[in-house]
Amino acid sequence: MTNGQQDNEKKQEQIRVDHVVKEITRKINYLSENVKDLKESVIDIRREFWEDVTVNLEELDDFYETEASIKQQAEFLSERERSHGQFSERIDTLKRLKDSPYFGRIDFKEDDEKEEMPIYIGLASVMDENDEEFLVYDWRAPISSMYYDFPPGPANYDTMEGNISGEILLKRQYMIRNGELKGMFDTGLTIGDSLLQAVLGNQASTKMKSIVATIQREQNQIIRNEKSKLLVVQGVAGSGKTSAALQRVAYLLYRYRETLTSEQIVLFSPNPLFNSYVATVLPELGEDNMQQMTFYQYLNRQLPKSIALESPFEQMEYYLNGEGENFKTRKEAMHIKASLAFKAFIDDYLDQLGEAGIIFRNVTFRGKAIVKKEDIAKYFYSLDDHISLSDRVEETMEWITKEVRSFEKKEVGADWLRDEIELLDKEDFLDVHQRLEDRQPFEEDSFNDYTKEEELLRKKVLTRKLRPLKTKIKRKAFVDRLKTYRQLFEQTAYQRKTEGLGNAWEAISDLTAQSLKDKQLTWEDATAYVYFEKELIGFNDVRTIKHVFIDEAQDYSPFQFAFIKKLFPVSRMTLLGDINQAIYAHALHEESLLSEKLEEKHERVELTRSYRSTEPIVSFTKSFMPNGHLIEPFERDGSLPVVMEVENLKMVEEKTLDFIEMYQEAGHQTIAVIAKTLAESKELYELLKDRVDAELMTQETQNFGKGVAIIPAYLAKGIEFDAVIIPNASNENYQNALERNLFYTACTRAQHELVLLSIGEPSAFIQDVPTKHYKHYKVHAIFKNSR
Ligand SMILES: Nc1ncnc2c1ncn2[C@@H]1O[C@H](COP(=O)(O)OP(=O)(O)OP(=O)(O)O)[C@@H](O)[C@H]1O
Repeated sequence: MTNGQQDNEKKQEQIRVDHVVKEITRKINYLSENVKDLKESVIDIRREFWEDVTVNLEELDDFYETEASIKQQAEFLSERERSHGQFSERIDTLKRLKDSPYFGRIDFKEDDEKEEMPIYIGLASVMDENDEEFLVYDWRAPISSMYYDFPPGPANYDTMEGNISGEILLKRQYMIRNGELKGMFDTGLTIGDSLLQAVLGNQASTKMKSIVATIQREQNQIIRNEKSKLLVVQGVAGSGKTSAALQRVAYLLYRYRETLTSEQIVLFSPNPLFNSYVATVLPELGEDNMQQMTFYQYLNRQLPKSIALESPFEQMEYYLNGEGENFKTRKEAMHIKASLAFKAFIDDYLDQLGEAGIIFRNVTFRGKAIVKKEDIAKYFYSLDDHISLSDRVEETMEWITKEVRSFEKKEVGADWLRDEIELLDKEDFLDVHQRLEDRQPFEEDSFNDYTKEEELLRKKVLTRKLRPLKTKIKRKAFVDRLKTYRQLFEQTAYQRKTEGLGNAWEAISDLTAQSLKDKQLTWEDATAYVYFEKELIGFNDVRTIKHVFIDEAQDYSPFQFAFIKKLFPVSRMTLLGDINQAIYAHALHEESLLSEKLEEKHERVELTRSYRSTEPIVSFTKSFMPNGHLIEPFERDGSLPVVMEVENLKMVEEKTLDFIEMYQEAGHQTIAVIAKTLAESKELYELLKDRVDAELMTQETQNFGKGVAIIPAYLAKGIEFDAVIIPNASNENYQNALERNLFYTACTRAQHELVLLSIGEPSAFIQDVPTKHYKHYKVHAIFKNSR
């Protein structure tokens, strides 16, 4: 194409952009008018709600009529409110489209047609003025899939009616900003390296961005997968796993919009910081966010406040600091308790409990056991042992409730109630009085009234006093699950099969029993305990959830995954993770969920291309990972990582400050100092806080802004920064396999710049990297200002 032709073509394209923008503007105006009307109508309905409802409660028929009338009016109101909400959302989407109505186009000629059709693809669909033709197709529409899946040439896509094949004659990408065509490129298979270069070259943001315009073919496989019940994605650091997961949520919400809502999708995320990091992606795509939580948050919510649950980060900190007399035992426990052998051990115990051994509590009221634990046990174990434990607990609960009811009947005459009546509020007396009057308006016998009144008052007090107890019974507090669980670890209690639990089991048992006695639940016990409890008192599985996403799935143990599957029995699952970023103690021993040997039937997708970091950073990080040769960098220039050996902590402080200043001057907005542990992060924070504006990130941190973050590596999971400084990459600090993964996780957070400081000899992992992949400096104390 000559330059003149190109200019002409660009002009034509701009004319089309203008036309589409004009139509979008017309639609926005039209909808805004409607929204205004709807808003007024909602306000009117609310104001006049009771005027338009016929209220008549005298006769039963009238009552029903009134009820129907209220219902009708309420439905009318909520229908209006819903329409108002939908219109507003559509206006928001159109406003986004007005700025950039589409990003891609394919000219597709169907096999039986003579002429090709240009298909323009954008964030959402836009019809022409007569609602006949698509001016823009939603990126999730079936026809749009070809844009991501095929280069120019033969192509096909699936529809409800079957597969449609034909030929793509042109594939084009656009950069449109503020309604102006800034650039366009005709592309082949991969979607615009030049566009991707531009996107990835930008500064990292504190919020993740959507990648619709540049989704790659292999990512599209994840996004549009509809067949598998279990989809497993092993993707190297920065390969777009999280991005693909979020686009997938948006895709599913579109594809199944009649039957699927965002509340029916759950994403388990690695840390609270990550929740806010990804929070804007779906709203940007015009969809609501799915439910999002960390697995720790989920487990913690299941436990009573009296139990102190260790977080995975606290466990990690304990593990990395490697101190304490029981360290070896706990380390072993972390690995054993992650296993399915441990689950089998618990299942076996649960079987035994079917015969005997559950520890019950007295049901106590005012210091007196009104149902004794021995009687509860007797009742429980008199029930048919073919019935599951939880069903028997349920039946026992009903029996206890009856017992309490008969106690209540007798107790109503107790002396203590008289004193309590004295303490009642005036409102309570009035209420009882009113009830008596309603019941017997013409009763003359005032003596009888008086005793009735006292009886009602007594009942009122008693009911109120018994309420907390009844709630506890409903929650099955009469089963002492913590003690029953603890019994499993107390040496004398049971003859147990301990195969598969290793030689250290006795020591592990003692340690576990001790911490349970103190009401401390370690992270390695958390899943097991909640699982045990649910098996015992009832597994309220969650059938409303249709899709579960687990990000950073390599960090979940087989036991945890088995538990999650049991919790969401009807959900489809998408597991995404990276074996190289497995940082929990258990993950090194146990079979990973991402392993090719995963027994479950599943479909597996591998992502090997890394988009986040520049090519020099990827070349550096891949060099010290086993199977690193499988990691492919995306070609994007940048400076070589810097490894700097220094002599002491003071120099770390000075150099960190120098680099921060340099990066800030270069315009980088998010800079992270990524330490190995929280202890190390705190130490650095204390050194730096008066000299630079920096924020210390802990497990409680929910958000991060632009600027300098000091953060332990395990909390930086899933997140990215323009520049990363590793303050102590010494051999002493990063040695074993787990530390290697932690080190890799830390380094791969960098988008543009990476520097590693080391007090003394750098980590052996760095020594594995060919020297051409980094710049190496040794700085001695006397030259401390040079680099
Ligand atoms: N197709 C794409 N187009 C544009 N940017 C992309 C694409 N795929 C990935 N990216 C960018 O690469 C970066 C890494 O993506 P993401 O965080 O989804 O990767 P990840 O595999 O979850 O990483 P990690 O496991 O290291 O946390 C993000 O900035 C994301 O926007």
